[in-house]
Amino acid sequence: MFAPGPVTVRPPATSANLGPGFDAFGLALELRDEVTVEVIPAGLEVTVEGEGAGSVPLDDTHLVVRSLREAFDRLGVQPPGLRVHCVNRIPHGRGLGSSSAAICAGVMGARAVVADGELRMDAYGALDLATELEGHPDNVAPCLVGGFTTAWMDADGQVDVLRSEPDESVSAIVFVPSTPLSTHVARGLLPKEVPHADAAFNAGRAGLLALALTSAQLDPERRRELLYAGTADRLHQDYRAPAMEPSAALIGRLRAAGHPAVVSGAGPSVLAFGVAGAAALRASEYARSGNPAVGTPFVAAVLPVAARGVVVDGVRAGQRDR
Ligand SMILES: Nc1ncnc2c1ncn2[C@@H]1O[C@H](COP(=O)(O)OP(=O)(O)OP(=O)(O)O)[C@@H](O)[C@H]1O
Ligand SMILES: N[C@@H](CCO)C(=O)O
Repeated sequence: MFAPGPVTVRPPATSANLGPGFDAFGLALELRDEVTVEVIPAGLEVTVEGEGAGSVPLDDTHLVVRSLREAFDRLGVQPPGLRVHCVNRIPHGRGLGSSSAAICAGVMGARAVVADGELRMDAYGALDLATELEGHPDNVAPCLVGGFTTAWMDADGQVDVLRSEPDESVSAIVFVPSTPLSTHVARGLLPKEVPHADAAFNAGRAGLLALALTSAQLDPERRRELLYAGTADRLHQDYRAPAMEPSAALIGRLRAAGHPAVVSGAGPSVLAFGVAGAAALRASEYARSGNPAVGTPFVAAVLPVAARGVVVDGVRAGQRDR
């Protein structure tokens, strides 16, 4: 019933919203956690290296373990014992999808260690469960399938996703501050209602952003201009700015220079799109100073778009990626 050896799953970081696509758009980024799951005769052994080591719990409340347990419930099997080893590279609470990566690692890890897991839970089942655990689909969707995704729920609450490939000239530059902000807190800053004009504004910009990211054969400068216009948002970033002033200031500086910059997910990281062949963004100039008024520096990194979602390396060669 269970795989005879360990299975390693590697979920990518993700950036949600991308400006106007609140709770819908997401982008998978090539920065991966690594979670190894093994069924053992009894007990629970959890070890963590990297991000969160020493602070995340090592019991059943660990997010990967919780997600594994929920997935085993859906799969209709419970392992006698579990060994889970996490090598974490995605920073926690920074808007780069760490919680979705943990959830998708658990869901896909459980599916991989059950011999007929893919029959018991199809791709929609995995997306459904991961969305339920995360609370919204915009990070788990690209984490599972890679690329640039639009995720939505139908009237029955069924989640679906459309995946597309950003043009290869597009890259993501992330600016990560040293202090976290929980998604829960950031969601609490949003109003219950927004003006109709702001909703209409975002709908137009979201449509534009999808085209600016994916249309082939755009002149690089034109693509940058379209990405700039297409990353404008009125539904969440301003409301959340008081909780991430250095990030808001950095976005202001980047946009004043014509760079398409947004809050990554619920923040406080900042994501700016670069376009090969268009005016370059010298990340170190912006990262070094942060917001002079507040003095918080950012760590900047260029992250390629991840074409693949969670990669599963397992014992059943032939059915798994190695
Ligand atoms: N690999 C992990 N192992 C265990 N717990 C994790 C892991 N990754 C994230 N978490 C939990 O999730 C919390 C961060 O989730 P949160 O949704 O606030 O931020 P995020 O997912 O990094 O950002 P965003 O959702 O905006 O992209 C951590 O503080 C931790 O409790
Ligand atoms: N759409 C989510 C992404 C963060 O998980 C938010 O902005 O709250």
